[in-house]
Amino acid sequence: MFKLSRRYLAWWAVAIGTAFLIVQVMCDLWLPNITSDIINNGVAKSNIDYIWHSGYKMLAISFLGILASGVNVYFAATQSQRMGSKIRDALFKKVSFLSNHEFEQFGDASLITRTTNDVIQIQNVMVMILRMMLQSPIMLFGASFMAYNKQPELTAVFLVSLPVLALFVGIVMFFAVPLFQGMQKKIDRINLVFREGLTGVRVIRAFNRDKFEQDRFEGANKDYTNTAIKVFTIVSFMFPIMTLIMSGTNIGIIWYGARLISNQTMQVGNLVAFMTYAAQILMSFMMLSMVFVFIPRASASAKRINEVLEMKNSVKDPQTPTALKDVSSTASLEFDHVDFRYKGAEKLAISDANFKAQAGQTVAIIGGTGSGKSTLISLIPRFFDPEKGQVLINGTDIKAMSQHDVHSQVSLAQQKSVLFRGTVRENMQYGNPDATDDQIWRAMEIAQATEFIHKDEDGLDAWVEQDGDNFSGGQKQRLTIARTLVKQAPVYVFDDSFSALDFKTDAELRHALREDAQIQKSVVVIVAQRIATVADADLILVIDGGKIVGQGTHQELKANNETYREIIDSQIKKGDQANG
Ligand SMILES: Nc1ncnc2c1ncn2[C@@H]1O[C@H](COP(=O)(O)OP(=O)(O)OP(=O)(O)O)[C@@H](O)[C@H]1O
Repeated sequence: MFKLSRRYLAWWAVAIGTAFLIVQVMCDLWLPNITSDIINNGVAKSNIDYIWHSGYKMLAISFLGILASGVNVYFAATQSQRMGSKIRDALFKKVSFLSNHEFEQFGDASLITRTTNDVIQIQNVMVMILRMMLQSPIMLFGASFMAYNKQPELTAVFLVSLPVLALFVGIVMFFAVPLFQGMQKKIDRINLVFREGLTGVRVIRAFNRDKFEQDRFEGANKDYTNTAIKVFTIVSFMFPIMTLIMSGTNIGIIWYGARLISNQTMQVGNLVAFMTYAAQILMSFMMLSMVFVFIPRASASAKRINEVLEMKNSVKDPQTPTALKDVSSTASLEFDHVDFRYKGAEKLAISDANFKAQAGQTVAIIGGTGSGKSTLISLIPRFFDPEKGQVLINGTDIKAMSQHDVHSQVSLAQQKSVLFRGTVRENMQYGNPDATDDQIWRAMEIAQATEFIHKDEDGLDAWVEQDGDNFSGGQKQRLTIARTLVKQAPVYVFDDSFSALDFKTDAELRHALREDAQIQKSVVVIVAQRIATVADADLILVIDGGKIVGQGTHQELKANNETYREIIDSQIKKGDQANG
């Protein structure tokens, strides 16, 4: 937590807050002294003027104390909130740049908990630290000093009450701290089950697994709740036992103090002041212990946040990135003997991928499910780095470019359509904020999306719900394709993006892609399962078990490549069965 405070806490503000805190504690320590003075010199001697005079003094000191406390609370609260906000920003920024390898290591549910609940734990404890943890030691030593000054003999009472209190706090910490630390993991679990339940809601219903999922959530929820109840039950014992210890201490002070008063070695006012100092000592001790009970939970949260912030990204920008070339007519994409392996996997997911394509060419990738098509194309925007070999865009190794530049050179439509909440226009301008309505309509025309958007009277202002839930699967795919085309780039990649389109629309879309003057200046990569989708490509890569087992045109592969022929045969058979 120290690391996070060093990075995200404004120390000047903490210093100002602490200065006011010291003023507040001084006032708190001064007040019992005046009380004893009023009793000893005003009440005992019936000196009304003295009582009034001291009363005004008390009022002024109380007012100063309240003011100082207010300023301190303000700084503690605002600084801890600002610190939380900065940590959230840093986490979001870091997560946005994590490569898929690192992202998978945490999982999205845990990343959400770390950005929300873990940060809240830090914020809460930070307020406690900035208030109680700084206040308690000053108060503890100040009150002890004042109490000793008032009546040294009476401090003997603390020799009994403080060890008892320390023992009790030790027992509470021993049981509560491990439970507190485990709570964050249990919240992760709740988030995970909840997320799966939300994203898979239709599957759950269709498979009649509602009860199963409800039980799963209830299990995770109960597990967390039970731990929380256990831990707060333990902590709740602190208050009554603390009151008991405080009352015991007071009885001890009164008993011993009464004897000192009757011996005339102490004045009544000193006894009253001493009792207030005793309460301040015990309260400070208690507050300090409370902070130490809560700090381990926040430390566990800080550790989880630091794990993300300090995660080394396996995909890094070079120290001096190569500048982007002007590629208006020379766009190219090349894989030069590329090997790639997923983290921890024994087998290569891609081995020795080697091909080249120029502007105006379409490369189609075909292969069975799990053959490595998506993996191959995920190397183009540098979502992963190859283990061996190079991926070159316009003749430059993408590892030599900044990731920002690589992303500006590649426009990608992923297998799963992702749309954002907002208007159609906002979605279309996602990769090209300056795109005009004409450009957007042109891209939508190519993507065969105009028909259903025109139908909507709002046109480009039509509303898109979260995840594009108000559009059909095919409509979402067409909008995603259109968005990919609105962002003009030397390399377009379509990962199985045409699968939800019927044959006719698929053919029309590919025809429109080929005819477009702007797209002719780029390399187009299409991943597909259907022979019909790849047949007219300039270069077809047949992929099997992560290897490119054949490359050429449809006619060449049909004549020479066994795997390609098998794919054709299987699709003809399927077609026959469907027709027959
Ligand atoms: N994140 C990952 N971590 C580990 N292995 C993975 C990961 N993603 C994919 N794989 C493995 O890599 C292989 C290739 O997967 P890939 O997604 O590239 O196949 P694909 O040809 O695109 O399949 P499909 O047509 O079904 O989408 C598969 O065996 C898969 O199990």
